[in-house]
This record gives sequence, structure tokens and C-alpha cells, in this order.
Amino acid sequence: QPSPIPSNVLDPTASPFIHNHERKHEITQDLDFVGKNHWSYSYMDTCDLREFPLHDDPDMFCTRYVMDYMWVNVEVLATDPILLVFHKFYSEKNAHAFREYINQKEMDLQKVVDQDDPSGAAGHTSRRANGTWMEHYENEITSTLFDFAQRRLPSLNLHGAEQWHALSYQQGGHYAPHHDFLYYTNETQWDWWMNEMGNRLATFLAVLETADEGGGTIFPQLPYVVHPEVGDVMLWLNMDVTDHSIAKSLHGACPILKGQKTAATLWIRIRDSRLSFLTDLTEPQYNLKQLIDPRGVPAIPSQKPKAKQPQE
Ligand SMILES: O=C(O)CCC(=O)C(=O)O
Ligand SMILES: [Fe+2]
Repeated sequence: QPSPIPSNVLDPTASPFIHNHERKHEITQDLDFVGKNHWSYSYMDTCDLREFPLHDDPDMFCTRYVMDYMWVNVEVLATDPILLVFHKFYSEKNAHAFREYINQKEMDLQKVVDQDDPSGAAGHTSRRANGTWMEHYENEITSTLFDFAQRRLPSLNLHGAEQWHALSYQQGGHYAPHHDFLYYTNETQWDWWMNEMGNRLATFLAVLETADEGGGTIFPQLPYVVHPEVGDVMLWLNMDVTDHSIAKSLHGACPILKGQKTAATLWIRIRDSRLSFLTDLTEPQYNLKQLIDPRGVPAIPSQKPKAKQPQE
């Protein structure tokens, strides 16, 4: 007796989206790259999406306002978890300057410690990108862009964020879906950052160069893939009001099919984040309004070290 269930339903690798959404690019699944084993077919299909599956999602909207005599353009892609794109957050000129600065730095092939295999014997293939850390106030451009971000986001404590983390992806480069929230089996494993600054509340991702094809930022559980433009900033929350990881904040960088991609991340810690005070903690979510439009929240001053005065 033939099964009444269409054959694709029985195929565990079949994507639920294939049938509802035209696939413009069929290449991702055929692509071969180091670390491909970290990408399921369903992840790859999400990478191939050219439109969001939920056009009429009432949670999605755009808003625009003036702050410091400049437009702030915010696109709310999701409210659970909070996922925002600040369009043209940085000028193209500044984004280029930051990228140039990053490109002339020496970068290491980034290693991701596999939670199941901390020795790394299996190889670190869940991220294929070159990366480097930079102090917030390392030079003029990192400082300018850091202070600008803190002015725009006074409900987050950027001074408590880890250093700038630059990532440069070449063709075949990727970062398999992961959580930025850090897991520890118990408190004895906590490092300085966990003890002093708490976990990674939010991720700030500045897009400095976009791939010609592929390389979107994927949120497989929403499921979306975001293709920001140079100068755009993505911001999402990794943690809920009870200090737990938001499972749906799972994200990654889709494989680069053509061209290259450069991004700079700030992993923003919870400590001293005003968002906690500005949220009614009986609500399940942090206060979206204070993130997208924080006009009225007092500015957090720059901590840029003063240039040394020339000796007399
Ligand atoms: O490059 C991307 O799109 C994602 C980067 C990322 O997930 C991270 O830096 O934590
Ligand atoms: Fe991440």
C-alpha cells in the first residue's frame, strides 16, 4: 500500500519552506566547504531565503526619529527575541575606515571551542573566519564608532562589553548557528567576565562589508536570514529577564558563496545595563521601546582616554 503522505514529508532533510517559498538560489546545498557538517539542510534552506516567510507578521515594523540631529532608522524584525536592524547606523565612510583598519591587522583563524570536545581534537570547523580583538578605544576610528554606538544605545552598557571582535569571512567562510549566551555547568567555571559583568545580554553586530552572495546572518528558529548593508547594525538579545538564554536567539553566519564579508561585534554584558531598570521585570521581555527609541534616557559619557599633553 503506497503511503498517503507525500514523499518529501518522510524525507528528514526536506525543508518546510521549499514548498511555500520560491528558492532563488539552489547552490548552497551543493557547495562544499570546511565545516559543512555543522549545517543542516534546513539551515541551508533558510540561508537561501530571499524574503522573510512572514510578510504580515504584526511584530515587524520600522520606525525613524531624529537624535543628535541625525536620523535613526530602526527595523524591528522580531520582538521575541528582540531583533533589530539599525539601517545606515554608521556612514559608509566610517564603515570603510573601520574595515580598512581591520584589514591591515593580523588576524588569526578563529577557533571555537567545541562544548563537547574542549580539547579541540575534532577540529574547530564550526567557524571559518579570521578574527581579531580590538580595544574599544584602540584608535580614532574604533573610538568614534564605539562612542557613537553608546550614545545611540544608552539603555545598554557598552563600556562593559567585551572588546570589539572583528570577523572577516572569505568564500566558503561561515559561522554555524550558535548562541552567544555562555553556558557553564556551575559557578566555579565562571571567568572574570561572568563574575564581574554577567552574561551576554545582547549582541551588537556592525556590518562593514557584505558578501556578493551568501553570508547572511541566519536565525534558524525564527526562521529568518538577514542581509544587512554596509553601515547597518544588527542588535539582538540573547538573554531574557530571568537571566536565561533565549533559545530562539540561535544565529550564525551563512556560508559565503561569492565575495567576502567583514563584521565587528560587541558582546554586551548585562551588568549595569539600564534596560534592566527600565523594564517591568514581571514582563517576559525586556523593554523594546527603550532599545529602539531611547530618547530621554540620559547619555552615558565617553571613557575615551585623554590624549597626553605634550611635555613642556
Ligand atoms: O557574522 C555574523 O553574521 C554572525 C557573527 C556572530 O554570530 C558573532 O560574532 O557572534
Ligand atoms: Fe554569535
